Amino acid sequence: MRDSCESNNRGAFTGRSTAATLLGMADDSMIDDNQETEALAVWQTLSRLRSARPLVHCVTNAVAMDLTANLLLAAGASPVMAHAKEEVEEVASAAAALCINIGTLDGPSAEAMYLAAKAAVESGVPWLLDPVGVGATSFRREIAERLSHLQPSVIRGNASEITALSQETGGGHGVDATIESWDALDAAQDLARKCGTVVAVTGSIDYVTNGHDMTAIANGSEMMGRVTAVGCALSALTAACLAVQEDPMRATVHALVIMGVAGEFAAERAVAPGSFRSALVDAIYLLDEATLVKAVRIG
Ligand SMILES: Nc1ncnc2c1ncn2[C@@H]1O[C@H](COP(=O)(O)OP(=O)(O)OP(=O)(O)O)[C@@H](O)[C@H]1O
Ligand SMILES: Cc1ncsc1CCO
Ligand SMILES: [Mg+2]
Repeated sequence: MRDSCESNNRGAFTGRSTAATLLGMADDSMIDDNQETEALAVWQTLSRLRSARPLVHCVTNAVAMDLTANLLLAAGASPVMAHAKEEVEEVASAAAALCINIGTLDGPSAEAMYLAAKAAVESGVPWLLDPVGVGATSFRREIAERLSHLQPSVIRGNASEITALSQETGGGHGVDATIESWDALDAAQDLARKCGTVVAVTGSIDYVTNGHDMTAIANGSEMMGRVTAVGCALSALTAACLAVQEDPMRATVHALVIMGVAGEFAAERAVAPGSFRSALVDAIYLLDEATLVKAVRIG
């Protein structure tokens, strides 16, 4: 972890020697030691997830529900999808973490989201906001802004979403990003400071900031952008990590590494997006310490 992110090389973070350059380290052995320490910390979080099986409440979109529930189960968590206003407060208060995703927002689900977020905060349950497509309409923007002021532990989105939420402007192409993640770094830092939260902006390189420190993760595969709701499932996985790792910045970095390394593992085995989706769930289930140590790329 370092105080700020260098502006060069953001798009070319492709190997350990490049990671060393990004970190300003002359010696590759330094980066190798650092990567191994980070990998072991990620492994500890994943192992805790597998043994604790935390209940993760998801108020998420209709597109993402199936992949999200299956990916959480494969990771070791216990997902529950519940969005009726009559029950969300009870479920959120009993959960170990909550994920709120506005992907297929409507009036009743917006009301349920407020109730769930407020109940989580009152019960000390960490929660994550995924502001899907926030730049697309004024309805999404209004709801996402109101939710962002209810003390989420983490806000995770793609570059267009983080920029739109931070700058209160339009942006993006429906729910997909139209800019690169490194173009949203200032917006991510501003948003983190404004909301007093951790912000993750994902894409070909992922960045996590608390408004002061910034960590970059260069794991993942281009295939992840070819299957819908991988980001939504990642948000839920991040909520699951919040249940077993108290530091929200570390929990978020660990979730992004787990997903990124699993994405690389899956891409080696899948032929196209359909099989990649299944391979990704399998990879989350099969992920082991040795694979993490070999593949982690954190700067
Ligand atoms: N080109 C890429 N190279 C490597 N990893 C990628 C790439 N595109 C996306 N990812 C990974 O895919 C995951 C989802 O990130 P992304 O930014 O695509 O989310 P999203 O736009 O919110 O997705 P969705 O809305 O479809 O759920 C992250 O782990 C990210 O690192
Ligand atoms: C495609 C889509 N539309 C609303 S939510 C969603 C899932 C990816 O964000
Ligand atoms: Mg998304």
